[in-house]
Amino acid sequence: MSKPLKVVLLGAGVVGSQVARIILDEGDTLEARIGRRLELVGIGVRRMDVERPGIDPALLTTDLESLVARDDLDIVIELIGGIDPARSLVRTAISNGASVISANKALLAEDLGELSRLAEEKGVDLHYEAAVAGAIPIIRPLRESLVGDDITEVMGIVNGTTNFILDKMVTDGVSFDSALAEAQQLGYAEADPTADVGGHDAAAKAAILAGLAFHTEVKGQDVFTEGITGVTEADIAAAESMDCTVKLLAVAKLADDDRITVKVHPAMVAKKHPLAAVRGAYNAIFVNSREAGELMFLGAGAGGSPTASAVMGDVVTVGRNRRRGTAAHMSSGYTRRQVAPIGESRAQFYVSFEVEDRPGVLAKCAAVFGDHNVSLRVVQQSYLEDEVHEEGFPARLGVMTHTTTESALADVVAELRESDFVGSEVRVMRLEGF
Ligand SMILES: NC(=O)C1=CN([C@@H]2O[C@H](COP(=O)(O)OP(=O)(O)OC[C@H]3O[C@@H](n4cnc5c(N)ncnc54)[C@H](O)[C@@H]3O)[C@@H](O)[C@H]2O)C=CC1
Ligand SMILES: N[C@@H](CC=O)C(=O)O
Ligand code: NA
Repeated sequence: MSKPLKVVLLGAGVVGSQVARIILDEGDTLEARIGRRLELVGIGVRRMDVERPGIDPALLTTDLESLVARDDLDIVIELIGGIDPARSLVRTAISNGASVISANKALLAEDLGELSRLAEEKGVDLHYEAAVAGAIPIIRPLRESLVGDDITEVMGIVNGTTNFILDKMVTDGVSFDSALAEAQQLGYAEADPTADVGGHDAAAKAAILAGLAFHTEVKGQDVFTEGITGVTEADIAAAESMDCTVKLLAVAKLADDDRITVKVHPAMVAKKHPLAAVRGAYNAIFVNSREAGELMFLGAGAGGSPTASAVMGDVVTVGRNRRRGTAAHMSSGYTRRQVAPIGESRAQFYVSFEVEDRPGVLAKCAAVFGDHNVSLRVVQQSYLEDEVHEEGFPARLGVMTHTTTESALADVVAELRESDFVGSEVRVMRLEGF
């Protein structure tokens, strides 16, 4: 009988506990699918005094370094999150000949290129399906299914926590703080939820997606990032008035000059667009490619069990490779495409601001847009009789632009802010689905 594959699990939190459950409960099924039995030989944890039903305490250790230093491991599953010590643990595991599976987008958005090269050099696998959009198969489609095609755009909702919060705020009128607390309780949020609400988790995922889609290396810091902490109830109401809903989007595009733009920001999404209907902690990703056209991937983007599903897919894949004595070498950062400055990225915008209510003001506002070559698509004016507004500025203009560059729009906003006929607050939201 062939020897079992030795597996080490690092982290037994929301995702790790579910992965441990599946490995321990589904041994026969996994063996049938892999062709070798999995033997969980150790679980690295931070605290020993936590109750972990179904897990033999003899498997637990707080000495993760010694666990990954073993030279007889087949698979190390990294589910502790964060950069350090995850980075050195993963490096040690690979260096010692183990294949690695990780859900750690924060680490991968910094080190994917280097870790892939190390894995290739050592002849082991590095898989990370769970790192982007939880249960949704998106890494494998980009790495394998679509690798013969040319992808031009990847766009979608890649953070479950923020989608859950925005959905709760819009549909149930729940406050930001209580929606976030519920997302944490349900296991959707990162250990530090500022990574979610600040957009950094989505930026890490956008970097990974863009790197794979465009065959280059993109790091989290290359991604223009705006989170949802600045989204106000007024923004949500403005979106409703435009028949839109507010979503946190990740957008990566290949431009005509072969550079790419990658950004994460809240956007007003037209309700007729499929992304507007993505509820709760669900994620959805559109991929546009030259031959396949538009593809959409939808499903649970966060949570213990859904994320464990993605991890286990990788475990079976890697297990099969180990059985055959192979590893799939799949890093392809050969294009070395550059990330263009954010100012060159293009979008449609919704700009809203309070104005004086006197003849000629609308024309002056329109001229500010025109002077910067920004074309107007829709202009709404409302009179703020019953609303709180800045003294002397009793009307509100809501302007939807045609597609323009971020830098042109920034120039418009700067000029509006300085104009004496415009109130002090000029709010901007990008638009999608028009
Ligand atoms: N929760 C989710 O929905 C998803 C999480 N992920 C990723 O999966 C990974 C794990 O996430 P969760 O399970 O949600 O986090 P978690 O915070 O519930 O679990 C992490 C566990 O690792 C332990 N840990 C952290 N540092 C450690 C160290 N140095 N030594 C020993 N133990 C340590 C913690 O005590 C905790 O029990 C993260 O990289 C996260 O970004 C990815 C997709 C979805
Ligand atoms: N915190 C993340 C978890 C999955 O990646 C999210 O909310 O999407
Ligand atoms: Na995934």
